[in-house]
Amino acid sequence: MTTQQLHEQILQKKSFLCVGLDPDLTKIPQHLLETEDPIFEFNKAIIDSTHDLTVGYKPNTAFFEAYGIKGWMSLQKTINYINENYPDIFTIADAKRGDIGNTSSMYAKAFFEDLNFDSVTVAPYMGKDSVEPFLAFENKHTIMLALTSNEGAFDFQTLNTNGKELYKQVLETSKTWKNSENLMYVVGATKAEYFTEIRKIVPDSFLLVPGIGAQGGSLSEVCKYGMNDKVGLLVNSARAIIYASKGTDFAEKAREEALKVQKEMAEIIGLKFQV
Ligand SMILES: O=C(O)c1cc(=O)[nH]c(=O)n1[C@@H]1O[C@H](COP(=O)(O)O)[C@@H](O)[C@H]1O
Repeated sequence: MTTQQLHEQILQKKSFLCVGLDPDLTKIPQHLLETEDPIFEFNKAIIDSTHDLTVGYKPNTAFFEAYGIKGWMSLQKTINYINENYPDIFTIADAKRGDIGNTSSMYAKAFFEDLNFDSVTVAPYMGKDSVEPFLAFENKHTIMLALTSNEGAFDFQTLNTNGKELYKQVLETSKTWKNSENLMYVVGATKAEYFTEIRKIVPDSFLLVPGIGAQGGSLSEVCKYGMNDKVGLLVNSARAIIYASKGTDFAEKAREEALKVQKEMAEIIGLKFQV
């Protein structure tokens, strides 16, 4: 999927919501635990009830890998289900990979070829040769961590190195890499006050923004400082949507929560783009 197609979908759905699929067997409804693949059944129900309100799904691989081979199979079934039933939706493998070049190539193959995700999250710490194997896939997108939503972001990312904060260095350097038009960046919703500076460096890039909902980030603040003239944001929420209820009505309640976010987004898009 191209960023232009993603932009068109955002305007059509009046949404730049990305639902995080972070299934946890201790949190999903009891009745699903009796099925053969509770994680997949959970995801499938959430997907079916929210697909018209969201432009992206982001399974975090940790929540699948934790269950070994069965979890990995649930991930495969989940991505196949989205690709077969809702092919217009942008998919993100939240795996935060990155290694020496030949190893990164294998990670890229795993997520782009085998699983057929549109994008994967990547850590920048190992530098250019660890990221370029992902960028080599021209019809795919690499989403690099820039300024994360957690408290630990202040341990390294905001440190001053040669007069510049590290996350700014990451943005400035990476945008010169080969095929960097396929680069997006993660910026936490809890760091809304940083978006103005970030937009000065990467005005056109899509930003994946986790941290509204359970982590308390503000959607309106993110939009105020982070939106560009093509929207340019994918705002992720997982727990606040997928765990809205622990009962048999979980998918319905997830839809209600997703709808609240989508309505706020529709209002913002309407005001800014007159659609
Ligand atoms: O890369 C991510 O998606 C990510 C980066 C970041 O800075 N903060 C962050 O919360 N995330 C992920 O986004 C999701 C947030 O989930 P909720 O806090 O439940 O909405 C989790 O899967 C996190 O691992």
